[in-house]
Amino acid sequence: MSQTDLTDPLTVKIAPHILRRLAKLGFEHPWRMGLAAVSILAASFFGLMIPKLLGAGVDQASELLKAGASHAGEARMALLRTGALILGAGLMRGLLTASFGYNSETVSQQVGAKLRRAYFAKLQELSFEFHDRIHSGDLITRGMLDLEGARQFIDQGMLRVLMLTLMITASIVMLLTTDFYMGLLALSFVPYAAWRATTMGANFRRVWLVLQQRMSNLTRTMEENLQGIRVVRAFASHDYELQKFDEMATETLRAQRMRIKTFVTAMTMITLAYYTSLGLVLLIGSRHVQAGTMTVGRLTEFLAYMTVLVGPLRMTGMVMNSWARASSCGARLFEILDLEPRIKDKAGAHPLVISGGASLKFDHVTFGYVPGKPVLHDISFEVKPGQTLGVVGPPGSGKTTIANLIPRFYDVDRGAVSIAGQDVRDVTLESLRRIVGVVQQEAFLFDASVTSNVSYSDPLAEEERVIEAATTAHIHDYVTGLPMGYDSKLGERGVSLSGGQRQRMSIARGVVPGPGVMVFDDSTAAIDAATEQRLRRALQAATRDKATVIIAQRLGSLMHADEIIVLDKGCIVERGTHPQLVKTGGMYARLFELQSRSGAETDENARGDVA
Ligand SMILES: Nc1ncnc2c1ncn2[C@@H]1O[C@H](COP(=O)(O)OP(=O)(O)OP(=O)(O)O)[C@@H](O)[C@H]1O
Repeated sequence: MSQTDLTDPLTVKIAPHILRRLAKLGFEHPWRMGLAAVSILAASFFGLMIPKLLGAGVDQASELLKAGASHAGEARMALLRTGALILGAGLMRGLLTASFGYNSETVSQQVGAKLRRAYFAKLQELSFEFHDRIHSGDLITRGMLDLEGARQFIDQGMLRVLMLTLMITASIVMLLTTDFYMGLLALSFVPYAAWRATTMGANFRRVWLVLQQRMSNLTRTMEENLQGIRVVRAFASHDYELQKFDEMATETLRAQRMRIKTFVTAMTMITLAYYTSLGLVLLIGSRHVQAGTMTVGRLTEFLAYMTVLVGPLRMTGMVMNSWARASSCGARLFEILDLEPRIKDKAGAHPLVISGGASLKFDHVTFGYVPGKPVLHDISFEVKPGQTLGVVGPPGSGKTTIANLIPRFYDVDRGAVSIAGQDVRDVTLESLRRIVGVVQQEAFLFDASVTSNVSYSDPLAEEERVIEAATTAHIHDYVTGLPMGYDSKLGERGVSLSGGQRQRMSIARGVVPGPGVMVFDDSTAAIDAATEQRLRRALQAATRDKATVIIAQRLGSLMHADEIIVLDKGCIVERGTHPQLVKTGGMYARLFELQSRSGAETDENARGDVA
């Protein structure tokens, strides 16, 4: 399946192959599965012995009692013996059931762990194009709730079926062989129960699909709300958000009610049919006993077999629920697991090799996020080692898109991007991304220490390198002022950083690996002009041998560049050095004039003017 084939989960067809696939994962643990299967079969066997023992005991005791008072002691002994046997069988059944529970749950947890790892690895592998389209809330629901539903199939849906099949088949055989006509009477509810169970299963599949989708919507709404909590508070949109969440929660509750109703209705009707048959057996059986055509023991045995049937019957509902849930959850999970990332190493890809610095080249590149709608048209430029290219242009002109194509977050539609003369599509992604350092527009920090954040791309980086990177990014003094210095926690629950501090931390992370190509995507917008100037000087020294691309709105950030390209609607409309562009008197010159005249405050106006 390709990444673009991802369908609306509600239209996914449910097929037994999903259950087969889950079962196959369970069979990767043959010993535990075998132990669980043997335990449940043996437990069922002991469970089935109990009615037989009960019937025989009752008959033996009543025979002895009928024979006279002299046999009362023998009758008591017989009853005690039977009682002890029943107790033993019950004990064995309990122990074996515990062994089944332990082993089956262990296998299902092992399957769950394997699926969880595979799912997380797949999310790391899938390209940006996929993450652009699928909401992270939906992906979290699939990785947590759907995975749980699929996992539970191993113990609740698959292994229990063994017990169910044995108990039901054996009870039916026992009932029919004990007394054929009475057996038929006792089993008269079975066709009805089978029909109800089948329709319940089909309904459940639909209900679970709806339910999982609604749970996804809920997670999505909650996640979005938490991410944008500052905007929500700033606009006092609490009521609106609550109403939105309420609607989703009500829809989810409705789907839950649908599930409960389906389950309770079917189970009540099956139980009612069962008790009707039991009543009939009791009525007709007691007449047989009165007429002397059946012993009390036989009737007891008969009724006990019927009660043995109740457990598996109730379990049928659980099993149907588990099958239906695993079908819908498994479908949603495998849908992601089966996706092929669009951006991957091609067969025979070799590691990117750079010797003596890397040059970056865009050769007539055309690219669009949506097929047929290019956002970059015929872009060409070359940045040699030690050189800097500045990219400027109005919002939406395609600056970040250029940055995205260098580490191959997306593939070009036409033309080629190459580093050190090697097409980025021909080299391994790992080597490419190790050599290209990108400081992104959004300064995302992990919930970890300063050191971990700065050395993210090279966790084994020595302390000196981490400090050097932080010094280059002009954040070292701030970090040493924190109570725990480089061990201070950043991210959601850590130290709160200002926008400029976050950006400098993110720059420190970008310069630590010593890449051959550096891309700064508007990464200093939140830093004041004076700090930025000092930062630029430090960065110039740090990126001396590298091909550097600087995307910036503030022209002061890229005036020193060896070449500046001005983008408009995805096309290069001007190019040259700063003095050349100012002299040309075009879009760049107007922007420069505006920014120089109005100082820092004119940034926004300047953007508008260019636009
Ligand atoms: N992931 C995406 N999927 C679809 N279209 C996108 C995506 N990212 C950007 N675009 C579109 O591509 C065009 C170029 O966007 P890009 O982010 O490269 O502009 P930019 O010049 O960096 O803008 P800004 O200065 O606001 O950051 C825009 O029209 C934008 O709407």
